[in-house]
Amino acid sequence: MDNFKGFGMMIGKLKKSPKTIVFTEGTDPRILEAASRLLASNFLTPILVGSEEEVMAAAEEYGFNIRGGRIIDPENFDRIDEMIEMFCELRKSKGVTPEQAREFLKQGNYFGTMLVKMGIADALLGGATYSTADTVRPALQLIKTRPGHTIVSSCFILVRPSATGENEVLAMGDCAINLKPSEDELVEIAATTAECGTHFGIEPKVAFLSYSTLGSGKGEDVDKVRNAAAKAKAAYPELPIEGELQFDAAVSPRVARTKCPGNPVAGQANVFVFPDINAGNIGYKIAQRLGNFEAYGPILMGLNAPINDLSRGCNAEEVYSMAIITAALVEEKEA
Ligand SMILES: CC(C)(COP(=O)(O)OP(=O)(O)OC[C@H]1O[C@@H](n2cnc3c(N)ncnc32)[C@H](O)[C@@H]1OP(=O)(O)O)[C@@H](O)C(=O)NCCC(=O)NCCS
Ligand SMILES: CC(=O)OP(=O)(O)O
Repeated sequence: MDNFKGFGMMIGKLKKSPKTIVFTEGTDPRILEAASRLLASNFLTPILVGSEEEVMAAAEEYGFNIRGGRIIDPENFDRIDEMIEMFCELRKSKGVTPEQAREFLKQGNYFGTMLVKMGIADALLGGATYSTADTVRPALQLIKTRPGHTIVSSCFILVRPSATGENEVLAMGDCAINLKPSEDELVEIAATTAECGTHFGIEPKVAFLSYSTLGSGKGEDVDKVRNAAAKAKAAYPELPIEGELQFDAAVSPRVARTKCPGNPVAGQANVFVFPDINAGNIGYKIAQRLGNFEAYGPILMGLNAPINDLSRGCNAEEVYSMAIITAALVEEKEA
C-alpha cells in the first residue's frame, strides 16, 4: 500500500491536520493491530468502542499496545443523555422514544455513528465483524445523504503491481449498498465511482458493464445498462464513458478490437459500473481472491460524513489503510 498513488499524500494531509477515527469493534484483533500502528504514527488517533476492561484484555491477549488510545464504553458514557436526545430528534419522524434510543445506543454501530454526528470523532470505520447492512444502516438513518446526492453508494479501489512497476488501480461500484439500482442511480454510481477513483490517481474511463457489448445481447437488463450509459454520457460529457460493455471488452484491448474496434473506452476502462450488487460484489471478490488485487472499500460515496465499511474478510493491513483513506477523505470532502 505504501506505493499506492495518492496514499502518501493522504498521510501527508493527516500529518498536517490530524484526525480521530472511531472503530466500532474495539476488541477485534485486526482493529487492535491497526489501532496500535496508528497510535505509533501520531496523525490519526483511534477511538475504540467497547468496555475498557474487554478492550484492554483483548489488546493484551493479542499483544498490541494501544496505550494512548481512547476507549469509549457505550454503557458508561458521560454524554449519553445528550446523545439520546439527539438520536430521538434525528429519528423523530419514526417516533423513536428515549428508551428505544438507549437500546440502539448500546450497540457499537449506532453509538459510533453518533460519536461522529456529535463531532466527538471525525470519522468512523466498522464492519470487521458487523455485516455491511448493520454498519451502514445507522449512517443512512442518522447521517443521511450529502446535499447533491440522492443515494449513498460505494466504491472499491483495487490495486495490484503491474509489469511496468506502476500499480494497476481500478475503481468498481456499487459492490456493496444498492441492490438493484435504477438507470438514474447507475448514473449517480458512475459519477461517484469515477470521483472516488480520482483520489487514487485514476484518470477515469468508465465502463457500464453487462453481458452484452453494444447490442450484441438482448434483454431488459441490457436495455437498462445501455440507457444508463447514454444518460451518463449526456450528464457528464467531459468523462469518457461507454456502455453497455462486457467485462472482457472493457479491459482487454485485444477483445475490444474484435468486439468494438476503435472505441475510445473499450479495452482501457479503469472505472467499472456493475448493473447490480450481485454482479458487483461477486466481481470485486473474484478480482481480490483470484486476480491478486488488494481491495480497499467499500468506500461510501454520497454520505454526509466520512464513515466507511470493511469486509468481514479484511486483514489488519486493510483496516489500517482504510482508516487512513476514511480520515483523509474528510479533508478532501470539506475542502
Ligand atoms: C443498505 C441497506 C442496509 C439499507 O436497507 P435497510 O436496512 O433495509 O434499510 P431501509 O431500506 O429500511 O432504509 C433505512 C434508511 O436508510 C435509507 N436508505 C436505504 N438505502 C439507502 C441508500 N442507498 N442511500 C441513501 N439512503 C438509503 C432509507 O431511506 C431509510 O431512511 P429512513 O429510516 O430515515 O426512512 C440495504 O440496502 C442492504 O442491505 N444493502 C446490501 C448490503 C449488503 O449486504 N452488501 C453486501 C456485502 S458488502
Ligand atoms: C463488502 C463486503 O462484501 O463485505 P462482507 O464481506 O463483510 O460481506
